[in-house]
Amino acid sequence: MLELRIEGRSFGLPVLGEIFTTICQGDRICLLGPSGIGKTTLLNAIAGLDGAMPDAAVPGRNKMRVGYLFQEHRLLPWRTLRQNLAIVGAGDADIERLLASVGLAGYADHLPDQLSLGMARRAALARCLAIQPDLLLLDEPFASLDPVRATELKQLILDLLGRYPTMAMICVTHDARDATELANRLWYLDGQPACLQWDGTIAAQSGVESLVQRLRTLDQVV
Ligand SMILES: Nc1ncnc2c1ncn2[C@@H]1O[C@H](COP(=O)(O)OP(=O)(O)OP(=O)(O)O)[C@@H](O)[C@H]1O
Repeated sequence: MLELRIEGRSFGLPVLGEIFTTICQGDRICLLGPSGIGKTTLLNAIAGLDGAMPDAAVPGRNKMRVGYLFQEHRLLPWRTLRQNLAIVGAGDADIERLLASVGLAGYADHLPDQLSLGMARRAALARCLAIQPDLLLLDEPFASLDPVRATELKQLILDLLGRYPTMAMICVTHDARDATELANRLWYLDGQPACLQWDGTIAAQSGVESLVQRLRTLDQVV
């Protein structure tokens, strides 16, 4: 679906090196790596936020639709949830359906500030889904949630992935267990500048946690 070719990114100092890989329909990728290594920078590059969006082979289109759940919800705070979803093109019936699908039935006329962090994140997820994305980017979706809410959100994401089987997902996380629960593929980003030190299917790995531990102890895998 997407031949990803990123030649590098720098902010004065190089952050990302060359990243060449392929993202296919239905791929569920967990992206792990040390703090500050460039995971968000990579998501931004994939989403085209820092320049041209990568070309993609999606049936009927030459650009992918990308839904991006940022670390902050980034809903417009002066707009209700209904208005936040309408801005990205959702009709009335879709808005009710999308909010219900993330457990927010009845909240369409609430403002983002009237929601808890977890609810606002789910509303932002509904906004991502409103554009019927080919690729869903999730940047640390469980950060700052208590364990119960994090588990609920993980289950919700699993349900959504089941409902949209062709949608690909890249989820940034610091927890290798998320990879075993959510993903069928693991990217491990490390090095200076950072590259994908590991890009492999999870089914082929017996112990993702031990693999990630091993990767964390390596300065650089050649
Ligand atoms: N807009 C920017 N301007 C300058 N430097 C930036 C910018 N965005 C990111 N950086 C730098 O690039 C590096 C990678 O940042 P990035 O947020 O992508 O890392 P990360 O792996 O997502 O970190 P974390 O796991 O802590 O969220 C950091 O050193 C950061 O300070």
